[in-house]
Amino acid sequence: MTAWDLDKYKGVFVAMYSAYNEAGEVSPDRVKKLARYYVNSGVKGLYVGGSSGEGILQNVEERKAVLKAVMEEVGQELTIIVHIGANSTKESKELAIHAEALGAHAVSAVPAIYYRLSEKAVERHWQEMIDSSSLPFIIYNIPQTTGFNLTQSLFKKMVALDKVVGIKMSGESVFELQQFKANSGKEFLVYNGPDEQYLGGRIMGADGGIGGTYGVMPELFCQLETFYQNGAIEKAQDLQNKINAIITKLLSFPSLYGATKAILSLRGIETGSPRLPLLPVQENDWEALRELNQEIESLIQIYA
Ligand SMILES: CC(=O)N[C@H](C=O)[C@@H](O)[C@H](O)[C@H](O)CO
Ligand SMILES: CC(=O)C(=O)O
Repeated sequence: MTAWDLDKYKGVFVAMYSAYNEAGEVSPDRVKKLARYYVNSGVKGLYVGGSSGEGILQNVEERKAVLKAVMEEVGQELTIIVHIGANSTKESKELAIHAEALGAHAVSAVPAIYYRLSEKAVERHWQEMIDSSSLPFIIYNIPQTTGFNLTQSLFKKMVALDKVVGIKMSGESVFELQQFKANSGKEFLVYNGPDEQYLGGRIMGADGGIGGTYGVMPELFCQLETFYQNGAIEKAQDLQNKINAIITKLLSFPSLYGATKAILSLRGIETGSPRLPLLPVQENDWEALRELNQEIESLIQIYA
């Protein structure tokens, strides 16, 4: 029995992109427009300030400003999970306190990066930020980028804490994903990370997904979820294949987020370029981006 109604945390969560003005500063106004864009797409909620949101490229004040704008605009309509992972535990604790004050629905974090940390260090890092608020906590396991691969044994220690209600599993092994579910020993949320295998993650036990490409095609992931729920597996496979062709193209640009933000700008949603070191798109990318946007929009027409 957990203290939270976990149903409101299940489903498709857009990993929201950063939104900057032309000078590259956080723009609360643009954050709000972007958040609003997702409200009628069918998604359950937003994951704010994660990899896609460039949380770790922003300072604490900027991260607070982003969350404030999101909560003001859509906090009553969507479930908001906020990423508070930072290099120092101190910053993460401050963000946890702020998230609770603003009424966010859950906090989440990667291990601290840069230092090669022991399991004990990561455990303490997470524990301190979990203790800093009464919000539920979702572990973010993304070994490809952090270099820290969460073991089942550390996982079992974390999951013993009441406030640990879920994990975002961005490693590509659906077996490990299934093991997190099996080893949780309680009602527990598992989110699929790799968008390319949403269906695989779902079939192996994920309760939904949080993804960095959903933001340019949320309707397609919602439709994929509906196919899965209805047992229409062949249709789901076919749609996942089509989505994967799009993701492959998105990943061929100088950065994924440069490409996704450019696509949104073609739809009139301005969010600026990603922050360096994430590369922006180049002048000669726009033609391909326009074509790709058309391809995505026609798929959305077909499915939505
Ligand atoms: C490694 C990584 O960033 N994984 C993301 C989240 O888990 C995914 O959403 C990817 O961005 C997506 O699957 C594209 O490869
Ligand atoms: C990519 C992703 O899921 C994130 O923004 O954390």
